[in-house]
Amino acid sequence: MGDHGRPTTPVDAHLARIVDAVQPLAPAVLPLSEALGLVAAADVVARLPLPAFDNSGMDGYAVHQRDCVGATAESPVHLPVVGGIGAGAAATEELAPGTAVKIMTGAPVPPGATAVVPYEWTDRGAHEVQVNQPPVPGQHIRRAGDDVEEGDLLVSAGTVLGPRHLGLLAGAGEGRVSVRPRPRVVIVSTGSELREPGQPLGPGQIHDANSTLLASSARAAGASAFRVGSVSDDPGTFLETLQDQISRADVIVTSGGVSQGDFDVVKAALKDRLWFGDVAMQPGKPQGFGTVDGVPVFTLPGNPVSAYLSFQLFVVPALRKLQGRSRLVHPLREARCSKGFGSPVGKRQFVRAAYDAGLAAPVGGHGSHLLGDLAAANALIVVPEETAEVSAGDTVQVLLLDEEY
Ligand SMILES: Nc1nc2c(c(=O)[nH]1)N[C@H]1C(S)=C(S)[C@@H](COP(=O)(O)OP(=O)(O)OC[C@H]3O[C@@H](n4cnc5c(N)ncnc54)[C@H](O)[C@@H]3O)O[C@H]1N2
Ligand code: MOO
Repeated sequence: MGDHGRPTTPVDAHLARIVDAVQPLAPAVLPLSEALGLVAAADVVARLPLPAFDNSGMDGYAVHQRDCVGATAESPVHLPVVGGIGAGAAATEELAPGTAVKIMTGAPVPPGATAVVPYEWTDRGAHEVQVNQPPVPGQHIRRAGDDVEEGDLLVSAGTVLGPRHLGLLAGAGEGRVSVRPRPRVVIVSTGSELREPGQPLGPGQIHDANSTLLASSARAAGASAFRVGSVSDDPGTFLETLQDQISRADVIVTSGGVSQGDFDVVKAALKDRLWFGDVAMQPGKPQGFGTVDGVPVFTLPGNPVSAYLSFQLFVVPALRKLQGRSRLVHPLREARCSKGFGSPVGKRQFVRAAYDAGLAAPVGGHGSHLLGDLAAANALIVVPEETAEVSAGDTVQVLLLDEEY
């Protein structure tokens, strides 16, 4: 039971209900330029070998290696230079024994040539070259397929595509890749008191922090975010906005209007379609979740810290599941707590903290309106439900907010 005898849902049970309700998005084939950070939806197998043809690893001369055996500066080998091959040149004629051809790095090695002598081992002659050092067989020839063979696995399904994977796919000739696309997240703030940042305030008005806070959080979690801004505390207007947005959304996130107030617009508009209730956590107690026309809708509390924290704990795992990520929940690390504080038994408490080198220092107060303290924090100390007191020096669990996982 919660503060006022109302039943509360444990944090993990609420998270489980959310994760169960979402499924990975259908794959889409995207250009490589749009695939950074997305998850490969299928194995990609090389259709071409890499390198695609034998080519030179040095600027120098392609030769028959046997022609150069025993070459020294004192007793060099002299070979006539019969031409030049630059990178991008087409395959050339067979190299006759007893001749050399100039060749640039990356240019195709002519048939018959068995080594490349770098410029530094020669007199760089244009018509005749003097070779001062003997190459070993195959020297400076990069063989077709010595990097990747046709049929090799380039990336496996489930790989989070980083710059190196994308570089490999590009090098192997793949212009596009099948991925789980970025979820489209629509963010709506509610509250008649809200004004757009940059606009002057009238009496009792405040600037809308949440839609920027949550849209940025969505982008940081790999989603595309559409910030609708704020709507007033009028259920009809709110429902109209929701209906307008739903066709372009994979997820809808609202903030405000879900607790016990007289104008709790979100709850009033959606009480028959979503679950609303208290989750055993602080901050972030009043929550709502469900689907509307098959689209997951998260109705987060209005206090900015509560909204942000709820987003990290509940929306981010859903966005990760939609993106086909295997790890949904933020890992926790151990840290030493620099300062003691009390914690409500029966609720999981999330304390803003500044974390550095194994030490977590609680930042500011517990109030869930404290945006300044939130910006000063980079971690949350996660205090279990059964803990009433944390003392200075205790080992605590921390969630590092900017950590990639
Ligand atoms: N009688 C009770 N009152 C409240 C309870 C309760 O259990 N009983 N719970 C409190 C808790 S905890 C929270 S969290 C808030 C959640 O309230 P709502 O989700 O209904 O949010 P609002 O009332 O609309 O706003 C709360 C607070 O946050 C400010 N706010 C809202 N939206 C934004 C925004 N986009 N940018 C910046 N600030 C925003 C709003 O002005 C209010 O100050 O309810 C408590 N009350
Ligand atoms: O959920 Mo409220 O989050 O404690 O301010």
